Amino acid sequence: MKHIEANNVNAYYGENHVLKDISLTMKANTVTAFIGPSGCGKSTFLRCLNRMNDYIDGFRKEGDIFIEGNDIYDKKVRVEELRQKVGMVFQKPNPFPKTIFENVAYGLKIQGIKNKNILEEAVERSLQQAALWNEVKDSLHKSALSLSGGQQQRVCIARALAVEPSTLLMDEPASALDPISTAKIEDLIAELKDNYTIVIVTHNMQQAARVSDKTAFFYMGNLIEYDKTKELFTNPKNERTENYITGRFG
Ligand SMILES: Nc1ncnc2c1ncn2[C@@H]1O[C@H](COP(=O)(O)OP(=O)(O)OP(=O)(O)O)[C@@H](O)[C@H]1O
Repeated sequence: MKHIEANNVNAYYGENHVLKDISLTMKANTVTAFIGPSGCGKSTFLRCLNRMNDYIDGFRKEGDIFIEGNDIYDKKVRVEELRQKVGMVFQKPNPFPKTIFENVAYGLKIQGIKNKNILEEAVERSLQQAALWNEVKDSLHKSALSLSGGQQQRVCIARALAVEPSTLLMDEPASALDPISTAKIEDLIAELKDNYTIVIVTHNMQQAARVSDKTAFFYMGNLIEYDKTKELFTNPKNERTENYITGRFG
């Protein structure tokens, strides 16, 4: 079943036409990687999937995007609710200057949940899912900013998971991390896929090959090739894909 469906998506920043007629579908419980050279539109497309571009001056989008069958740009959609369903993790870990507990409980408190037991259960579940619980269970009331970069990123993943999204968007989630933390995030992605549909932007082609089921190669706002990851990396159909994955440009 299609979890995400984009039909003829075009996007503009002012006069700059940065996404050109992008159509693709993603199945539930899969990991899709977006690759391509800097400025090709990967992040813009990712941000279209939870309407993060809505408030950028001069930004305009055409075409439709459906997630779980719902038109996410429909007038009736409440963007805050959409962003709970479609969580996002950014390149640089961005925990709030609050305790680990408060970071993870944040979205639930915004929803008005005050019950201590419910919050405690959700925080533990989310930290377990983010593979951080064992490291922080005795220091939940310490500042999240006292953690390492890799741990902070997993706090951010736990914060996104706490509100029970169906979809997780990750914009270069490991690019600011050391190799050990990167490996942890990659292992985590493989585990999370059982419960979530994941889209990841990465500059690291080995990472795309390791973590994703399907890969989309973008170039100058066009979706050049979209295929099973193994196929795209071993048998690219398009010459530009081949040139990019073999490092001839990028
Ligand atoms: N907030 C913005 N305002 C104006 N133009 C933008 C904005 N964000 C991105 N752009 C432009 O849109 C185009 C696509 O950028 P985007 O960030 O989506 O590419 P990308 O493939 O994710 O690049 P990178 O790998 O460097 O992050 C670029 O030409 C960029 O300059």
